[in-house]
Amino acid sequence: MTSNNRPYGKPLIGTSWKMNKTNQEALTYLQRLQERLKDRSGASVFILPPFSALSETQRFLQESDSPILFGSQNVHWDDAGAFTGEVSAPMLKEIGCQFVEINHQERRRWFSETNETANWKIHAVLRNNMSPIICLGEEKRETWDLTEAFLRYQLLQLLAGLEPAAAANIILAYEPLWAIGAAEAASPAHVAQVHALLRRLLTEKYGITVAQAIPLLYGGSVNRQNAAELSLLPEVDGLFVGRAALEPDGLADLVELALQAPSAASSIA
Ligand SMILES: O=C[C@H](O)COP(=O)(O)O
Repeated sequence: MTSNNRPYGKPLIGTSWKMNKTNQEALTYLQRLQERLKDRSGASVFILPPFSALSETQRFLQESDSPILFGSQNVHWDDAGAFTGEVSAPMLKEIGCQFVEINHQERRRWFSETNETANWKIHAVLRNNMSPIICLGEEKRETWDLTEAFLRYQLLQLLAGLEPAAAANIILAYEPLWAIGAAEAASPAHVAQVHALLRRLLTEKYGITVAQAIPLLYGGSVNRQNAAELSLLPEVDGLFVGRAALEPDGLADLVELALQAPSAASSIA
C-alpha cells in the first residue's frame, strides 16, 4: 500500500524557521531560495514558517508557481473548539499546508508535548489530508540497548491507532535531543544504525511496502560540512535543518550537497 498524490521524492530536505522571520523576512528568504533552486531539479524542498508567515508563504509560492513545499510547526489535535491561542488542522489545510511538524524536542521541553498529545495531533493531521513530520529521538547518549528500547517505545506510542493506509503518509524525522543546536551532528554510524532500526520497526508494524514509503529524515546540527556524508547513508531519505538553513543560501547549499550524494537520485517508494 502506498500513499496517494505524494508531492515529494528523494532527497526530501527542509527547514523549520522555528520562532524566526517576520512576513517581510519570509518573503526575502523565499525570493532568494526560489532564485537559487530554479534550475535545480531532483530534490524536494520544504519550509516550515511560523504560523504568522504561512499565508504570505502560500501566496508567494503559488504566485511564483514554485515547487517548494510548506507546512506548519504545530497544530491542535481537535478540528475546532474552545482552545484559546491554538490553530487547527482544517485551518492549516485551507491555506495550503502539506506538512505539519509534530513532537519536536522544543515542543516537548517548553510546551509539555508528550507522546500522547503528539499521537492525537498526528491523527488530526492525517484526518485533514496533510502529512505529519513526526520528530522522535532519545534525550541522552546511552548504550545502544537503551537507545533501541527508547526509540521502539516512542515510535509505537506516536503511531498508536494508525492504520497502514494512513501510516503511508507520514514522515519521520530522527532528531536526538543531544544533537539539536549542538556543536556536532550525530555520527553517520549512529544515524545509520538508528535509521535501520526505524525501518525495521516500521516493517514489523506495517509491512515492507508501507515501511519503504515512509521517508526517514535526519535532523540535528546538519551543516555544509556533514550534509553530503549524512545523505549518503542508505536509510537516510533526507535532512531536516535548523540553524544552517536560517538563510536561504544555507538551505540551497545543503540541497546541492545532498544531491551530489550518489544514492540521492531515486524516489521514495
Ligand atoms: O528542526 C530542526 C532541528 O531542531 C535541528 O536544529 P539545528 O540544525 O539547528 O541543530
